[in-house]
Amino acid sequence: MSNLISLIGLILTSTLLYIVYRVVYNLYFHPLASFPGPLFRRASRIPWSLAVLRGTAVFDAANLHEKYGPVVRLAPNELAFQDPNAWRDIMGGGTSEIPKWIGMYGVPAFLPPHIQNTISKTYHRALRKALSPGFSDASLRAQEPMIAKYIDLMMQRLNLKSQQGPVNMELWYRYVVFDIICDLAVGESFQCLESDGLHPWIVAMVEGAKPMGFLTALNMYPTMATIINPLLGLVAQGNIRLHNEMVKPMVEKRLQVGDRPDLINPLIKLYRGQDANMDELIANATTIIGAGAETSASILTAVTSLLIDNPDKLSQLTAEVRSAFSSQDQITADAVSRLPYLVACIDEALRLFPQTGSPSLRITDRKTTIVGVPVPENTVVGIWPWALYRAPALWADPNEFHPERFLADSKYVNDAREAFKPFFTGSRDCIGQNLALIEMRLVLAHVVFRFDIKRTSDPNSKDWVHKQKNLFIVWDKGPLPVQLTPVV
Ligand code: HEM
Repeated sequence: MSNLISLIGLILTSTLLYIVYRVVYNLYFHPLASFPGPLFRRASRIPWSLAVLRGTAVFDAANLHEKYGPVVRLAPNELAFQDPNAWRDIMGGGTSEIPKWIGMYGVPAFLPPHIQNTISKTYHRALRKALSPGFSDASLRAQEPMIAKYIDLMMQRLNLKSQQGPVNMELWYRYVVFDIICDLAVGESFQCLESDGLHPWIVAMVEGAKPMGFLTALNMYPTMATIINPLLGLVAQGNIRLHNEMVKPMVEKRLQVGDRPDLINPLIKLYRGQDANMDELIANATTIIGAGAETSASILTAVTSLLIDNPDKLSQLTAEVRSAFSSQDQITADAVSRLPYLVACIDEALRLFPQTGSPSLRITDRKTTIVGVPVPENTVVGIWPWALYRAPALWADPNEFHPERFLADSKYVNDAREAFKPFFTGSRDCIGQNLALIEMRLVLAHVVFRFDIKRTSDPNSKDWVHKQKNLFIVWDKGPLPVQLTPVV
């Protein structure tokens, strides 16, 4: 018994000594010891993880930049940069790009890697090369009639729904973008607009993504990651099976069709003749649909919420759209991209609600220099878009909705517009950015062309923007009920 007590005592004392050693090392001897940041953040990664659990990591990073300046030590081995030039130095593109950090992108380790999370440059290059033609201007132009078909259906359904009372635009935006992206990706729609409901696969995907921030935070501790990742693999088997059972039939059905101009076609060609390709095909299809739909739908919800909070700006947008078009069929991708106020409204929503408010964390593989600051090897580095886009030193009235800042208005002439990279930059930037912009501009133009939009008396509609909680890689958002009145 006394031996057991001595052993436990020894283990506890060694653990305590190790913790003290790590804290002292991190504070005084670590290569990043001279960088500013709060004591607890410099001593341990735990406060970083707690911020993720509380859903405040993104906002905390902004507050810490405000207190400590444009370069902050957020965790013992991690620096955050709030400087427009950091995009170039961290994601610059080509060989100068700092690689993605497995601590962030290695989750979930039990699923095959996909275009967004792979840290292999070779695998990424092959996927990106195969997928790029599907996102080219010519390809998007060819898809425009299909996009228009879903937006028309949305307008018809909203026309009907608006006569029955308030409409939750947060849902309707998701319906339309999921229907479009699923059709683009695998050649069939989720039929959300028709059924006025989210396909169970979407619900499973969104719910499944929520714990990812938590898992990612755990994965950032190397010892924990080696134990936890295999365990998670076992625990998640059931969910993976469920997910695959839902997506597999769609992918299999698609495989029967053969050659057709959708986004998954190049992947089918890439994997043709390889055995273990179904899981990778599913992982990539899921990523394209997930990355493409939730992001665009959220920005549409954000811009609608911001516009009804700012009636003068909504009037200006409405006037621009209604004077540019006399019928719905004139609202084309080319035409909406020539409406400066519409384009600026969406840009301003992207600035205020960057869809990955969280950073793309990278890790230096050699000594380097970022915004003129020497950074040692093995340092995790990132730009926190929420913090960068709301920095008082870089933007006038940073927390307010002013599309005018993108229209050369003299009040905003000193804004750091070069800091604004809603789709990031370099070889890992958003492959779907042109599609996203076209789709969001078209949907918003149609909505303001066809309807007068007002707040409902529902208190939920008032503070959509404040209801958001960042779960590190996904946002948790509330509904946006509005009153729509058809005008044409
Ligand atoms: C408002 C809409 C959108 C926003 C704000 C957005 C933003 C982003 C950002 C910031 C990244 C980089 C993420 C990272 O480094 O981890 C990214 C990557 C990606 N996005 Fe988007 N995105 C949007 C729409 C779309 C659409 C419509 C699609 C496709 C249908 C798409 C597909 C992807 C893919 C596949 C990647 C990974 C690219 C790679 O690593 O090569 N996104 N997106």
